[in-house]
Amino acid sequence: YRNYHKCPQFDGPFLAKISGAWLLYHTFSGKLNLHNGALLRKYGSFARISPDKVVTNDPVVLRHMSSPRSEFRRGTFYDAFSIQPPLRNVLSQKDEKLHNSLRSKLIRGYSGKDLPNLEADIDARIVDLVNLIQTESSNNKLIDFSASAQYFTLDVVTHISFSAPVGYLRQNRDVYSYISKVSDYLQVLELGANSPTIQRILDSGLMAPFRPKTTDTDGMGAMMGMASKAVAFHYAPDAKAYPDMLGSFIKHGLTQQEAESEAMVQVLGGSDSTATAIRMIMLYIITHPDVYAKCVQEIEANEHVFTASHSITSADSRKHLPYVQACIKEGMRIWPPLQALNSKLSPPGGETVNAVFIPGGIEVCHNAYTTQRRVEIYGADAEYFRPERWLEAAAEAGKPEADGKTRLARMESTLELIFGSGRFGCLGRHIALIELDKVIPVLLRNFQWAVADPSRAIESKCYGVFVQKGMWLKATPRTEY
Ligand code: HEM
Repeated sequence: YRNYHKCPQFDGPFLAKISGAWLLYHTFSGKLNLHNGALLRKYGSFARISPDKVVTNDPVVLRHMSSPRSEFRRGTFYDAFSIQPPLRNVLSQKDEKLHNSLRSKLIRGYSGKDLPNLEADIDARIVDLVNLIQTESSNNKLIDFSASAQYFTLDVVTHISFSAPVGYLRQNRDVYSYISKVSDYLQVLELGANSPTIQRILDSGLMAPFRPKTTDTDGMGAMMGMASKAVAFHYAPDAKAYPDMLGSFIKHGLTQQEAESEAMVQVLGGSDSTATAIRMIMLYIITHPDVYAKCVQEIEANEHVFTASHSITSADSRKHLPYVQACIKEGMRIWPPLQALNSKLSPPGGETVNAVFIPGGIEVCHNAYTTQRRVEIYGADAEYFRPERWLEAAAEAGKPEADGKTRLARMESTLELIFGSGRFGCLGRHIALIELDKVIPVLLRNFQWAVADPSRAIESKCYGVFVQKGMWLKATPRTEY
């Protein structure tokens, strides 16, 4: 009875109003994003998913909660991301002052301002990726692109973070079994993020022996060991100032212990997310023949912007390949790469946001899946992959609507929400977008792609982060490159 009355004004399944069972069950299924989406389609912009949690897809509410002066705070969701509890990192820190201070030490590294070699480092990993696909696809062999995409993002993130890639692409294998072990762990991570009771158990001393350790020979522990060695190297008394992310963090005052934790946030936050973006953008392009043909045509007409070593600058990609850019945006819109709850806690007295009163002590969660399919923002065909919508909106840029905003501005500010916003927005957004600007055109230019079995294009489960396997593609080198 008490649970039911925590926020009776929000509708939802009866089980969700009286207990956490509904949320737990659907988290476990790996399809919570779709179940939450179905509730929002039924109940409107808010739906109850547990006694003290509601889910929303209202962009105004989402932006408000993360804006600099908002009274909303991080919810229990973030407790799950302390990789070495009780130490808090930027993703799990709930104290506003400490979180702000951490962000200020990290921001120059993440924004690329302290990374003079950022694009060159990504280019070097693109060369590895192209070589891997070339070798693997010889003799008409199929390639598992789900693995290649993640090898690429892991090598990029370890390269720019620690000055050297682990070498996933060159070795063409899951080094430390990191991907397979972390894929298993993601389900537990999401269960803890969505249920404070489970998180308390995971944080208890009882579970300490099962937590990853830097001395492990595989999985997350092995990666933590590698990160810890890289950090020790950077903090050595005679170490020079490295032009990488750790070097930037040191320059801005991060302690060695904080750096170890942040290094793992980079790997966890920066690999699965961007790998999903690469896979899904590619999959949507190559399964839409008209879109695919237009991309190739645009790339061929702009051959001069590619270098001999298969690279293109992010600036050239944005300037010369507007259609490919529209595909990148549309791919991330139709399949937001991260679809976790990212809950924010309402202030004690409650607050009215966009004409909806949210009582105090309620966690408001995000459903990226339906936020990115809102028809009043993206048009009546928002359910479909149609990159042209971005070019049409850009062509209307001179015509603001009733509220003074253009359609393009509204679409872009809504799309940005896939990275969160304001004081909690993704720190790695800039890096992720540069990776996409570069890698998507190069993959389309150098190979001709086909899905091996259209009835099983990819296996995908959503634990906030996607666990994706079995994206078997046929890649035929385009002879001229
Ligand atoms: C397409 C790729 C990516 C997507 C869609 C994405 C999305 C997100 C989202 C939704 C959040 C949480 C926002 C919130 O709490 O409200 C976040 C936070 C974060 N992301 Fe990303 N991300 C991506 C790539 C990256 C990369 C490549 C890195 C690192 C190199 C990274 C590092 C981080 C960090 C450090 C945070 C925590 C920020 C904070 O707590 O203040 N992300 N990201």
